Amino acid sequence: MKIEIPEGSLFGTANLPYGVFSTPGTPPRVGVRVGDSVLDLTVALGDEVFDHGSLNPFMAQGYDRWVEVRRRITELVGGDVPENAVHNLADVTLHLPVEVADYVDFYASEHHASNLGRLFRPDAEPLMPNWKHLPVGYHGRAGTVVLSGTDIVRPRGQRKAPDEAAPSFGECRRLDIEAELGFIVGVGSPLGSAVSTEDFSRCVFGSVLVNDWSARDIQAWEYVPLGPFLGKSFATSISAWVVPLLALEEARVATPVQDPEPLPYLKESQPWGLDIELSVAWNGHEVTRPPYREMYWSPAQMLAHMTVNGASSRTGDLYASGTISGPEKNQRGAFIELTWGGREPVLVGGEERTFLQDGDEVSISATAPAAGGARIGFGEVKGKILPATTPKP
Ligand SMILES: O=C(O)/C=C/C(=O)CC(=O)CC(=O)O
Ligand SMILES: [Ca+2]
Ligand SMILES: [Mg+2]
Repeated sequence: MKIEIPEGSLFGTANLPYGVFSTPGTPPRVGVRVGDSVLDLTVALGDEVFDHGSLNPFMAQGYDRWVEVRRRITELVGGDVPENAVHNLADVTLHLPVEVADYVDFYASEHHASNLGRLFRPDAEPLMPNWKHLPVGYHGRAGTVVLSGTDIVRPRGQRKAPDEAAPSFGECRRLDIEAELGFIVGVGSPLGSAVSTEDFSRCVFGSVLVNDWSARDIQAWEYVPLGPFLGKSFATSISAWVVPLLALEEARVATPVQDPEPLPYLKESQPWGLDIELSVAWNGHEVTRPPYREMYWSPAQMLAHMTVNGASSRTGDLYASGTISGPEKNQRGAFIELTWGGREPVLVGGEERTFLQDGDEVSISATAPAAGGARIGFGEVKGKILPATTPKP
């Protein structure tokens, strides 16, 4: 059979993102999204590397295999595909696409870092002195990375507002999002070695959307001096479809000018970012459009920095860019910035909102330019806030 691709689909042959799906009675396995269909790669290519509940075994096969498999899928989709290899997207269940090894979150947007500096540290310079010399980041909690659509239970914790005399325990009162792009390592690097910026394309397999849910009140009290901890570790959502880096070549753009010049290990002949347009919908209403092209540090620089000390990397490592914010107000990728610490509410379908309420749903989507003037999509990363659960006595 021929797979129909609807006119203007963001999932045409320029995209071909990978995911993990199951159908009733069959275990999760690797597929590729084509239009509104899912191509079962175990059946279509007759290769058991795809008969797994994660992309990890395939990603570990390396760059040459990624190129070859993409070429074979492109050929197949252009012609006849065995009927038993094709499923309607509506009939499948999607699963977390990768077994997440380690999770790192960077802080690569100058606009976001400056805004958060102003909000969290009003008496200091917005950017810390190290910020333009290295991509600042922290190690997160890989085990709480969840698939888009997973409900998010409002976290509880210790918090203390600046005007409160003492900390108290209770549910988060300033629950927020962070719209980010995540990069998935396909081929890792051994302990004691470092990945150079030139090695990026052979190491990083693809990209997903990330929502780094953030409890701002817990974060503001706990983060000094070691950085984010429980304010961000309760859940991090990622999109179901991994867009291969090979599909993003048309989206490459130069990063903003980097001044001062980075140290040699962070140099690239031309540091490049991606011209990806994100959109954040709050209860179905678009509230902001963060532009990835504004990110100061490049994905290759982030990976080089993450491994420069000799730390190993592994198949399935996820590193996120950090919140994507542009210079304009309607380009801010977190609600703490969009509402300026809750002081300037935004209208969400006629209602004034600052931070997330129980029952709210947030969906982040994105598109990028592709060959021949087409656009490709990342699908979405969404989640709904459930009320905090009562802790056991
Ligand atoms: O400036 C701070 O103290 C905190 C910043 C963040 O919460 C941002 C973070 O998680 C990294 C990012 O997403 O850019
Ligand atoms: Ca973040
Ligand atoms: Mg998180």
